[in-house]
Parts: sequence; C-alpha cells; structure tokens
Amino acid sequence: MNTVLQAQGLGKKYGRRWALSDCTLDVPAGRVVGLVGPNGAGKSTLLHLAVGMLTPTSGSITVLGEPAGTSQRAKVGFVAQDTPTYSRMSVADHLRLGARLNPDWDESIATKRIERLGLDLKQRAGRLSGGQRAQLALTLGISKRPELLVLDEPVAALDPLARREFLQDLMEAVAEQELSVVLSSHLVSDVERSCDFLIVLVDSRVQVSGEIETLLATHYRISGPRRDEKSLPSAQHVISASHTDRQSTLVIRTEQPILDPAWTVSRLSLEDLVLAYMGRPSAPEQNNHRPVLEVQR
Ligand SMILES: Nc1ncnc2c1ncn2[C@@H]1O[C@H](COP(=O)(O)OP(=O)(O)OP(=O)(O)O)[C@@H](O)[C@H]1O
Repeated sequence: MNTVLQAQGLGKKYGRRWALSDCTLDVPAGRVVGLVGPNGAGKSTLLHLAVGMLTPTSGSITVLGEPAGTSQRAKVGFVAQDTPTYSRMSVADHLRLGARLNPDWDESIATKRIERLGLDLKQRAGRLSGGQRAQLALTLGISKRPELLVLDEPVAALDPLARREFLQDLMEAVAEQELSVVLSSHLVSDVERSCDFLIVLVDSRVQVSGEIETLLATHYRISGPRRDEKSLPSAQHVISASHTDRQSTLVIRTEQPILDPAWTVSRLSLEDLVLAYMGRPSAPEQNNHRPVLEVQR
C-alpha cells in the first residue's frame, strides 16, 4: 500500500499529560480518509503532528515519505478546526499571501473558486460568515496544489447546507487534482458522503481502518438465543456484544458467509459500525504497534 502518512509509536506530551501516545497507523495514498473517534481520542493532535505544527515527544511520523514538518510542507495543505484566517486581511490579501508562500500556487483555481463562491475580494475575513471563512480556508488549502490535504473538523461550525456545499467543493477538488485527503469529523454522515476510507481512533489507537465499502460488506449485526462469543467460528471476529438472559446481539466482522440458522443477520450502517468500534476498549495490552484488527486476522 502506498502511504501518505505513517505513524509509528507516535506520542505527544503536554507537561505530564499525553495527548497522544503510542499511535501507529498508515494512511493510504489517493484516498479521502475519514478520521473519526470520540472527544479527546487524539485526532487533532495527530493531524497537527502530521502538518508539522507540533513535534513528537516520542515515536515518528512521516508524511509523503519524509519526516513530518520538513521540506514537504509545501505539498501539504491544512485546514484547521477553527478555519483560521486573518480577520483584518481581505480575501484578496489572503490569496496574495497564499501565492507568496506557496511555490505551486495555482492562481486560476483560487480566483475561480472565489468567484464561484461569490466572495467579495475586498471583504475582510473577519466580516465573512463562518461558512465563507471555511470556504476561504479550503480555497487556500486547495490552491497551493498540495499532494495531501489535511482537514481537522472543517465543517463542525457550519449549518447543514454550508456543510454540504463545503464537502461538495472538496469532492470536486479531489476529482480535479490528484490529491489525498485526511479529514477528521464527528459527523459520520459527512464521512459517508465524502470519504472512501475510514480510520477509527480511540485513545490514540486505531480500532479499525479500511475501505468503507469493504468494511460495510464484512460487518454484520447478528442476534439469536444467548450464546457465549467464544463458541463462534474463528472467522467471525466479535467487535461488540450485548446479552440479555435469553438473547445475544453481536457485531461481528467476517469475510465468510454466516451459515448458522439460529442467527438473525442484518447489515450495519456506517454509524453503527463506528459506534461498535468506539465502544471497544482501546487494548493497551496489545503493545505491538499494529491496529487491533490486523492482529486478529
Ligand atoms: N495544548 C494542550 N495542552 C494540554 N492538553 C492537550 C492540549 N491539546 C490537547 N490536549 C489533550 O490531549 C487529548 C487529545 O486531544 P485532541 O484535541 O487531540 O483530541 P481530539 O480527538 O481531536 O478531540 P475532539 O474530537 O474533542 O476535537 C485530550 O485529552 C486533550 O485534553
């Protein structure tokens, strides 16, 4: 697998507190990757390490084959959680700054986007709405023609319509430019709409990572008479389980058909799948630096 981002035993400490610890993951190239996980999982910390805004306390992170934050910075675009713009600078000033700072800046992408969005070049960024600021930040990110675009919850503050437009614009940029994207979000519906690859991060650990289509085709909810999980065939990996006195309901991952007629089998939505993995313990005892599911295979 060609990777755009690779972390190995990566950690970041603030004072005595680890914001991210022993994180190991691979992000494949040419994908739109959705990074999801609960509050405090370490997503923002990971993304800031990836773009070189933070330096690791331990472990390593490489981006486009080089240590994060080195010479590849021009090839990485970043839209941070609070879609940072300079409030006193106009839209045109932002574009000029982008052109000055980025050797591969594409003026025609920038001006076409701003025109299409209907933004006034003379307007100060501080006077734009949250959605317009997010779109300006995305324009800056895209126009530098990055190989990797990193977006940290870029749509969190936007209304549903602005969110949809932002993600549509992102998809268009992905289709037009050869671009890998890593996007963190709490909104699984947005991830489902815009991403083709999913990584679920809990307590710094990758709980699952894979193509969304494949993940949806290999996960099931099964329910039936109460059963000990250990009695399941070895090809059926239990992701989550709940039991009543009489009934068991499990989320399992398997590539094999489920033949046992005692089970009622249904497919999972992406949200159910994410929730099943978010509810798992983060398995700190598996200190072998591989995602949990790769261990189980
Ligand atoms: N500057 C900081 N100083 C101290 N602790 C921090 C700092 N930034 C993050 N942390 C802590 O590190 C942990 C991971 O935070 P991070 O923001 O990376 O999580 P996240 O997965 O992005 O969360 P969210 O989904 O809420 O944005 C949290 O416990 C947070 O409190």
